This record gives sequence, C-alpha cells and structure tokens, in this order.
Amino acid sequence: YGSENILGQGIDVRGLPKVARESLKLVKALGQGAFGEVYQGLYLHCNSPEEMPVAVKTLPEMSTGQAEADFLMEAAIMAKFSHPNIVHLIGVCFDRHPRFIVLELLAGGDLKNFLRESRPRPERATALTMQDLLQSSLDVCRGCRYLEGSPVHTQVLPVQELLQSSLDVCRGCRYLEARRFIHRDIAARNCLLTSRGPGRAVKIADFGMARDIYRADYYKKGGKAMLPIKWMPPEAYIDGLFTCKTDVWSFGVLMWEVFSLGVMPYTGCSNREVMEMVSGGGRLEKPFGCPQEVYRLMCECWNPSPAARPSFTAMQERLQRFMQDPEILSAPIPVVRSLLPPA
Ligand SMILES: CN1CCN(c2ccc(C(=O)Nc3n[nH]c4c3C=[N+](C(=O)[C@H](O)c3ccccc3)C4)cc2)CC1
Repeated sequence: YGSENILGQGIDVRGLPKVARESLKLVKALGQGAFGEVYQGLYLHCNSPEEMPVAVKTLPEMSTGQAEADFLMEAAIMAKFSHPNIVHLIGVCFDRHPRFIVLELLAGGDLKNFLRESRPRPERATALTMQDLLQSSLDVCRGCRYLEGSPVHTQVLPVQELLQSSLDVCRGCRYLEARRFIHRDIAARNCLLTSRGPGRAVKIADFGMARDIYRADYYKKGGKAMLPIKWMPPEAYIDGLFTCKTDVWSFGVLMWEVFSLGVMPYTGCSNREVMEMVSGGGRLEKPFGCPQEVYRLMCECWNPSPAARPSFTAMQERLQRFMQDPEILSAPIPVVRSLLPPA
C-alpha cells in the first residue's frame, strides 16, 4: 500500500503530524494508560513563544510489535478527527523509543470519576446542577454526531490482516460498507473533561475499541471477556452486528451513568446476567431524581430494534430543548444514601 510504516503493519504514518522530541518536556504522570504512562507535559511549539500544556501518551520501550501497531493506529484514527468534543491529536514522536502521542491536555480527568467525586456530601450539596448533567450529555452527543457523520477512513486494512480469516474479511467489508465511523466503546470512563469547573467541556478521548476492531485483532485480546457488555445492545453481543445505532445504545447507558452520578450500570450483575436480562427485555431503571423525559430518551436508545433508536442529531435537539425547560432544570439533584461518596 505504498505507505512507509513501522513494523510492516501497513499503517501509514506519513499523514500524522510530527512533534520534535526536543520540544517536549514531560512534567508529571497523569495516570496509567492502556499502553504505558500518560504524562502531563509542555510543548514548545516552533512558532509560539509560550509552552503549551499537553498530554503525552507513551509506549514503553519493551513493547511488542502488536502494541506498537495498536499505538500507531490509535494515533492515526484520532488524527482524522477535528471536533470540539473529540480529543485533539497534536502530533506523534516516532523517531525512536519511547514513542509519544501528543494530545490536548484535558485537565478535569475522566467523566466517571468526576461524577462520582461530585456527588453531594452531607457538608456540601453537590456542585452539579441538572444543567451540568444535560450539558455533559450534550457534549458527548455532539462528538458522537460528528463521528456518525464521518466517512470511515479511506485507509485500506493491511491485506495480511484482512486475509487472517474469512470472518475478518466479512467484518472488514461490512465495516467499510457502513461508511461511518463506529466508536464501539462510548462510556463515561472514555470521556475527559477540560476542567472540573462550571465552564467544563466533555470530550471523547479513547478510541481503543474501534482501533482493535479496525486492526481485526480484538479477539486476540481475550475476545468477549474484553467487550464492554454493559454498554452494548443485544444485536452486538449476540450477532456481532455493529452500526452507528450501536453507539446510540451505548450513549443511552452513558446518559444513565451521568444522571446516576457515576454508578456502575447493572450494579452487581455479571456480564452473562446482563446479556440474559437485556436480551429478555430488561433495562436499567430510572436513576433517582432523573426527570421522566430524560429517562424516556435513554429508553429510546435501548429499543431492541436498532432502526427505531433515535439518531444523534435528533438526540442533540431534544437535549438542547431539555436545557430550555425550566421544569427539568429546576429538578434537584438528590442526596441519596447509596450515592454518598464511596467509603
Ligand atoms: C482530582 N483530579 C483531577 C485531575 N485528574 C486528572 C486525571 C487524568 C487526566 C488525564 O489523563 N488527562 C488527559 N488529557 N488528555 C489526555 C488525557 C488522557 N488521555 C488519554 O488518551 C488516556 O488514555 C485516557 C483517555 C480517556 C480516559 C482516560 C484516559 C489523553 C487529567 C486530570 C485526576 C484527579
């Protein structure tokens, strides 16, 4: 495919913006990424006097070829997107080890932990309002709408991967015919906040699942055990059918996470129990204090028929209307014993 690449994985690195290693300074660890450390850093951009705060994902030097190709593919996927609710890729440093992916810094941390840590405490009523919860949902909805509208990349899957098995070829073709980018792992844990304050914005910041499918090697990583079953619709875990309506179902679960302030969906249930209950028609209950209209929207995302689920465009309009509705905005965020901060 004529693309220079690393490790013969056929991933085209030419299109990726480069960052000069000497213009990067790693300041402190932000958390353990799927590959290696994620650091907060400073990037001295060539044509600007001040240093830009960035996040730097690192690939450990002793990584396998697979991990290296995964790392590269995730950067290649993020490089394709440009949207205020999707984490921005600044560039890559692949000239030598350790390899870096430089991303915009989102200083508020992930959405799930933010919700859990913002729960009302006896001494402090929650800092969050219904508007905050609606705005967070709307931010992710806008990011998903952009992805739904993005044609799947023209990049051809490396031949050897596609020929890996007829199943992969079928999946690869169906994926490409879908002509739309499917994220496959929309969940609060994969979203990051620009800050924790009132002006915060939420961005989709992890593309690991889409990357694994795109490289047709997710089953090597433990297959079903690795799948986010609690965020998946029945047609996905029963028939392996993924469309943009898969992300709509997951977005409904993300809204449930938001309005329950970070509770684990189907608390205490195993993946097997969730699959049986949900394919039998069971659904998550309305979070305590969640307005009826908001819960109705979540339930529409969980329609057993994918085509009957709302589009992200339609959901964006409804969420925007909810944000104009005094009845909904004035609903209090309840202090619930089970929602009190984790011990
Ligand atoms: C009270 N404090 C508040 C501040 N807090 C943090 C905790 C973590 C972060 C953090 O990782 N920020 C990131 N900015 N950009 C990227 C990040 C991660 N990225 C990645 O690509 C990571 O792989 C990723 C992606 C999605 C979700 C999590 C991690 C790209 C920032 C603040 C800790 C608790």
